[in-house]
Amino acid sequence: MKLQLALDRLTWDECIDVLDQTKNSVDIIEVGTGVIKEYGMAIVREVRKRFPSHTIMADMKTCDAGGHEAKQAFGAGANIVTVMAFSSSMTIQDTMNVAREYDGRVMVDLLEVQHREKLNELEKLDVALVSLHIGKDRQKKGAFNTDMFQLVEGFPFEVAVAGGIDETTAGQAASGNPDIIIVGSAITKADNPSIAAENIRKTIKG
Ligand SMILES: O=C(CO)[C@H](O)[C@H](O)COP(=O)(O)O
Repeated sequence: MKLQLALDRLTWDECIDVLDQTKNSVDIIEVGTGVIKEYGMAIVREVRKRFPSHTIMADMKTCDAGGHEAKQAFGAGANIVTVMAFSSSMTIQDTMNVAREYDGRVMVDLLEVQHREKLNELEKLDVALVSLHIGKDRQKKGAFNTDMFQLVEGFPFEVAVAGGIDETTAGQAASGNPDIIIVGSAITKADNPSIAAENIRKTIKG
């Protein structure tokens, strides 16, 4: 089980600072959507340069022009890009085709997906990795909970989980045995991000 640190709602310097403090505890660095909107691919390139041995996910949240956006992110040094599950199947396929060219991966974000029919469609497209995700706004009504695993039960996908997971709920999230646990604010906004990341790492890896 891998720990992915999501960098959201941070300045460029804050991103680098929190990574310097947490790099030994996290497996995957996520350059968050808002950070990408603020700084573009330049920050993906900077993170790649400073953290050459980490896996980097660019949370592009692509919903159209999949091939073009995937080229931008992989070209800047990302290993994984995200595409939204509600996108056209052609967008998802174009994103996956570019990922193959770069030896990269695609995570399909299941934000707001409620029905397993969508998962059937994704399986037919040969999607390998999905994320069960409670978005920032929806977190006002509750963070990630283990009921969400039902959506992907029985499918062959690798699964990431995200959405308000913190030190107290990481163990619960880990109980569903996902492949990746994504944590953002609970680390980046902690008084001591280094300790928070290490505590979560220990909780999910034992
Ligand atoms: O994709 C995201 C927001 O859209 C975040 O990566 C994800 O929600 C994790 O962050 P947090 O732990 O702060 O919810």
